[in-house]
Parts: sequence; structure tokens; C-alpha cells
Amino acid sequence: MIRIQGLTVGYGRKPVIRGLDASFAPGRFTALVGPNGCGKSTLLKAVMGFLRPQAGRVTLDGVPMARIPRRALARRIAWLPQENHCPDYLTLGELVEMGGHARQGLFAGPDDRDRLLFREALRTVGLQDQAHLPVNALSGGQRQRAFIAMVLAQDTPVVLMDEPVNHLDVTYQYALLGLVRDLTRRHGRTVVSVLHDLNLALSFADEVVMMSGGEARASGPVAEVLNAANLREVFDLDAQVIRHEGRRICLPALPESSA
Ligand SMILES: Nc1ncnc2c1ncn2[C@@H]1O[C@H](COP(=O)(O)OP(=O)(O)OP(=O)(O)O)[C@@H](O)[C@H]1O
Repeated sequence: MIRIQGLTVGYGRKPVIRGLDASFAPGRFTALVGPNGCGKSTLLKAVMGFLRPQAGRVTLDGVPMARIPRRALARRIAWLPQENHCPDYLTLGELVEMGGHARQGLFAGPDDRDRLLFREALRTVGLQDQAHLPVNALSGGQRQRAFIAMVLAQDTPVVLMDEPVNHLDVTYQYALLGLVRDLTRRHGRTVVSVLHDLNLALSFADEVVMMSGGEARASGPVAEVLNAANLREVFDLDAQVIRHEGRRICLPALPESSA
């Protein structure tokens, strides 16, 4: 369980997030939503321990993040940042193998289970035949899938993702989030993901934290929290949330000039 209590955090002395409370439980997929610049990535960076809280705390199973050694943390939390970089020479196969480093001994290579995980991760993102290619020679969407494969290969109980469907075509967006839902429901993982597409959040997430101006304005089960009133308050958006064949769909009103 990740618990965030009274978190104030930012860059330098300027707080971006103020007094935020949230918790992310095993077996649950939580979507972080909110307008650009409201602090979603900053929150994930604080959870990873990259930013030191100015007040409050973030704990993993009761232990403050700052007290967990980096290698131990990498065995428990995988992180997909918004922007991914890697050296020019790295192949897709090597990138995915990096996902297994935290699990292996200091001088040990991958074992059979690791190799199976690497193959499975590549197959899941549909890149099993491209393992020999340099990552930087892949298309934008293939590249994003490559980094997702690395995260899957890390095989951690907690996964944090910052806009994972960036650059992905619609088929892979649904496939990835279906996989994420499986990781939570069938394998009890904790997943927290920034999502801009509210319909993806409505279709796949269990919980949502709606952020605005560095604060959590509403949080709870996605069907309860992603409603017209909260969308107006947080996004200043005129939208309906309708039900269609058992699913909820967010339908923003068109701007007047184009209606
Ligand atoms: N490294 C940094 N140094 C200083 N300020 C930063 C830094 N990174 C982000 N900020 C500021 O913190 C605020 C929140 O940024 P953050 O990236 O957390 O927003 P976000 O909700 O993830 O936005 P988006 O939806 O656009 O990705 C913004 O005002 C941004 O300018």
C-alpha cells in the first residue's frame, strides 16, 4: 500500500503540490487526471522519492520512501516516465533486459525465469521480432511500447506510469490498459497512471484522483468521481457522462463556434 499524507512538494522552495492525501492499494488501478501543469508528474516523482517532501510523507507498506534503498525500491516499484531516453547503441532486447537488473545479483546475469519474462514482455507489446533493433530506430509508438516492455520485465508489485498511452495507436492503447487491468485484478499489483483520456480512465481504472492546482480535488471510485460536476470544477469543461452498453462515456460539449 502506498500512502500519501499531507504531502507538500515542489522544485526548489516553490511547492507545486500542497497538503495532498491519497492512497494506492494492491489490486487497484488508479488514474491520476487533471489539467496540464496541475502536478500529476510531480506527484509520481515524489512517490518515487526523486523529490524530497517539504511537508508530509509518502510511505510504501508503512516505510517512508526515503528510507528504502534504491535497489530495493526498484524491486518493488517500476516507473514509466513521461519522456524516455536511452543511449543510441542500446537494442530493444538490451533495454528490456535492463528491466530485470534490480532482481538479479550484482554480478549475476539473467536466469531462465528472467529470459522468459523478457520474451513475454516483448510479445505482450508486439515487438518480439524486433529485439535486435536499436531502440532509437523504432517509431514513436514502437519506442513507447519498448519502454513499457522494460517496465513489465521489471515485474514489480507496484507500477507507476506517466501517460503510458502517449504515441500508441488505439489498438495498443486498449491492449495496454487491458493488460494493466489484468495486472491489478488477477495479479494483485498496484498500478497508478496519469491518463489524459478520460474515456480510458472510465473504461479501465478502478479509482481516480482528480487533481487541480496541486491539490486532490476529488478521489474515489472512477464511476462516482468522474461526473459532470467534477469535470466542470476541475477542467472547466462542459461535459456529460453517459451510459452506453454498461460503460460510462465522457462526452464534452463542442465549443460554440464549431457546434
Ligand atoms: N523540473 C522542474 N523545475 C521547476 N518546475 C517544474 C519542474 N517540473 C515541473 N515543474 C512545474 O511544476 C508544475 C507541475 O508540473 P507537472 O509536470 O507535475 O504537471 P502535470 O500535471 O504532470 O502536467 P502535464 O499534464 O502537462 O504533463 C508546472 O507548473 C511545472 O512548470
